Amino acid sequence: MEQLRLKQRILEGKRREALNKIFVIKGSITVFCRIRPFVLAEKRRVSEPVSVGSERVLVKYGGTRKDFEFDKVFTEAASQGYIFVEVEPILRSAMDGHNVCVFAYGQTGTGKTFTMDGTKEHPGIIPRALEHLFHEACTGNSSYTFSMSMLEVYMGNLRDLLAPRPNSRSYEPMTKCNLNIQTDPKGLIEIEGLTEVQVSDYAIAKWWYNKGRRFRSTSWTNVNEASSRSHCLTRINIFRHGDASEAKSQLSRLWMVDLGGSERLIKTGAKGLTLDEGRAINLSLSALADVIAALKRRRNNKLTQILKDSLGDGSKVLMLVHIRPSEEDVCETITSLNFAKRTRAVVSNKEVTMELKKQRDKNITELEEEVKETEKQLQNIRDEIKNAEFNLNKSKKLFSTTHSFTENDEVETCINPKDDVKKITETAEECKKYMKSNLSNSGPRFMNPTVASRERQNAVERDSIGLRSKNLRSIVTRSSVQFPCSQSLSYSDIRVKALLQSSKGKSRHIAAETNAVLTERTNALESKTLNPKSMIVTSSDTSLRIRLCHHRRRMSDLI
Ligand SMILES: Nc1ncnc2c1ncn2[C@@H]1O[C@H](COP(=O)(O)OP(=O)(O)OP(=O)(O)O)[C@@H](O)[C@H]1O
Repeated sequence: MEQLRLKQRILEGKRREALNKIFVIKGSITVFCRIRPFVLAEKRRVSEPVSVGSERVLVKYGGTRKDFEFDKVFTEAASQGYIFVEVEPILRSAMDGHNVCVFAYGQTGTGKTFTMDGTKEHPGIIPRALEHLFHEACTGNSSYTFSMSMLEVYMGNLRDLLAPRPNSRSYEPMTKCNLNIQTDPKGLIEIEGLTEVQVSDYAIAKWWYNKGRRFRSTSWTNVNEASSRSHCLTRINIFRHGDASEAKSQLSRLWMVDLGGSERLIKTGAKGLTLDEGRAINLSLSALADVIAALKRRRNNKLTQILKDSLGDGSKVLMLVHIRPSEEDVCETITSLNFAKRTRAVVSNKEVTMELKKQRDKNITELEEEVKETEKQLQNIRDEIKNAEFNLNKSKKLFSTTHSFTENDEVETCINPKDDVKKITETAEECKKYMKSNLSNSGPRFMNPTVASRERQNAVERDSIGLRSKNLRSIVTRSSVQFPCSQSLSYSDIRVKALLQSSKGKSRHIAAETNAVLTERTNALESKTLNPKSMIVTSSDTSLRIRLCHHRRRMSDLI
């Protein structure tokens, strides 16, 4: 097992390294583009301005053609599952200790919430990622713990979406608004007072996630029935506790962000508060654009402040830009694609010569092959470990079955506690009878006392034996359990009798009190000669202790 685990560690290191190299070559920002399909209610135009390839989007606009290149383009037919497969490597990177930010960007109504959150039938990236994290946490050598927070940036303020509410009704005001953002000595961003819940499994994480998203601000607009009026941020803190060789645990952060839609305010028909919300979203989105374009230079904006540690050096960013391929949205489409292109080009230096690009692609393909191959080997090792664990458990079970069989065997011979009490009483009676008959008829006839001698004898005995009569009675009627080390428990002891007879509802006390009486009487009874015919449950072997233990347990089971 140790050898297998060592092999697994080495392979995990190799896979981590290869994956990281891919991100270095690709650049710290990966940009995917998703095209939203037409839904039934929408009129489909005959001529569509957008055509797509696997990595390209071409937009025809006013007699011109604009070409955009991305790391991947998902057509209208792409399923949620298919998209998630492409997101998985960056999640792996978060598990490996990198800060990661996945965010959905685009015009309002283009499907950002659908991609990040999804529906019950078509879950999006966030619920799938939660499931994936817990699944991955079980497969490797390291152990993981997770905590979760959710907040929204609404009209320039932060709202804690997981904060406890005065009551569960959704229209109750939030208890925690406008939280402060601080930077800790290690450069990590801390949001003062933000609720952070420990999530030990997927079901709990999903429960909290559903709770948080219910409280997100949405309104109806001309473009989207349930338009998100804020940026919604889900943060998973990943604590990786390595094996013995890695002394301290490592914290990495995974942010999954559903940004509010950039919008042309006239088109959305927004008024009053909804209009203000739209303005606030546009403002923070343009700040985000600035931040991503020049990672070091930031406007003092809540959204960019929060994401600071996950957009900087060493962190990985995945941006999913969303577009709708209709004629009427062509201006917004070009704006969004321009933003995505600028981001990709500036941050990852992706505008390179054809030759360099070819070399880069070749390297990436080789590394991806290496990751795949290592994954395969890792899977084999995992299977081997599983097999070994299975065999080990089988042996353990076999051992414990054999062991418990012996015990059970003994338990079977053990008397039912109720029978015990009955037998004890019966035995005491028998003993009395036996002693009576034997004591009175133990000598030859001529030695039997006469009436006068009996009276004399009685008078003497009344004085001398009077004081010991209790003891004598107890000896006469005694039936006892003898224990190893000469311990014996007299059932005729009135305390034990009382305990046994009032056993209903008090069995635990019986066990304890019987023990106390037992200890107390041990020395006293040790030296006394016991009648050989008295009922003695004797055992010189150590298993009696087990039996008694069972006996007590079973007494309590009866109640
Ligand atoms: N790929 C898709 N397949 C099917 N339906 C989709 C898809 N993308 C989006 N939709 C549907 O389009 C509508 C708008 O999508 P969604 O609310 O996700 O947009 P959004 O970009 O989040 O908008 P906003 O910025 O206003 O919140 C929803 O009814 C959603 O179910």
